[in-house]
Amino acid sequence: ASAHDATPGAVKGARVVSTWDFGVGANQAAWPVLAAGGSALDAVEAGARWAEADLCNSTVGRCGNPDRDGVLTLDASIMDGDGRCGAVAALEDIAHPISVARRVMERTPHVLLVGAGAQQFAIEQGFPKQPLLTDKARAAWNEWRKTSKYQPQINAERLDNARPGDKSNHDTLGMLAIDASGKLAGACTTSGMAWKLHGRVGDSPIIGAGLYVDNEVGAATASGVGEEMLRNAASFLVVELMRQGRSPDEACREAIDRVVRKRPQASKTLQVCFLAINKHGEVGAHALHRGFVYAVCDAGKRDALLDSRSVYTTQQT
Ligand SMILES: NC(=O)C[C@H](N)C(=O)O
Repeated sequence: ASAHDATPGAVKGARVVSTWDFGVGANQAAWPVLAAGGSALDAVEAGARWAEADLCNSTVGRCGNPDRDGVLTLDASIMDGDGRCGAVAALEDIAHPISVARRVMERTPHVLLVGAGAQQFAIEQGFPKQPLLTDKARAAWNEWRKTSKYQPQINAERLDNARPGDKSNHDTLGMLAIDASGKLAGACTTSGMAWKLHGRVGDSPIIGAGLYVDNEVGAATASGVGEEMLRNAASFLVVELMRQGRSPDEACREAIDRVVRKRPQASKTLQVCFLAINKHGEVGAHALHRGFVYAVCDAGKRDALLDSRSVYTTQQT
């Protein structure tokens, strides 16, 4: 059977979407959960774990690039459409921050744990502590130290000629799912901006910035320079725009416009990307600059990779 064969009616309406090209693999890890009639929450955790274990990308999980001081710190959040959420930020030496975030949600009265406290909690919960920095990431850091210039690229790696499917196209994994019962959930996981200041936290573990989910409306997630998402409570903004009647595509576009209006100059050189799904399963995506691709997986098509619309092209910068 091909990957595009229709699957039984039980999973009709279920869909999972993810940021970037590695979203295809993450979706494929999440899909069996949805196909078996499982929850959107279990699906996004499974997908995020796949990305965190993937040794091919330098912006999520164990293969991530470190901060300015050579320390790999991981950020992640998870949320379901009932408003339950959990997150960890600046977590060191724990391979699956998304699962720690879920434990924060399910086993503590809190939403966000950071740094040493997050690690202590993870260890208490049975997550192994292990050095994660790869030789490749250490070599990249040593290379960076020759100039020590902090200058985030539009996308994580060179994208001038990127096309959907190009392996160079890597950033935060943001994942949104709707299950067969119509419930939504989302997950977001990253090693953050490479060479960031030690202690810097991006948007990904901040509920409302990198991720927001509401069963009444829809869900949104973000990738790109996290400071812009934090400034604009951006994923919350996308969901609120959908609440006011915008389609996912329109909501993402309008949130990008908001980012540009706030910082027109900076917007020329920073990438900001949004991906959204509404409660009917309709999907939209928009980015400031070209190169943002997203993956869609449902009963009809398992490995779609689509190019988002962008507001600026890289040539206009
Ligand atoms: N490049 C990324 O998508 C990283 C993430 N949004 C952050 O700012 O930490």
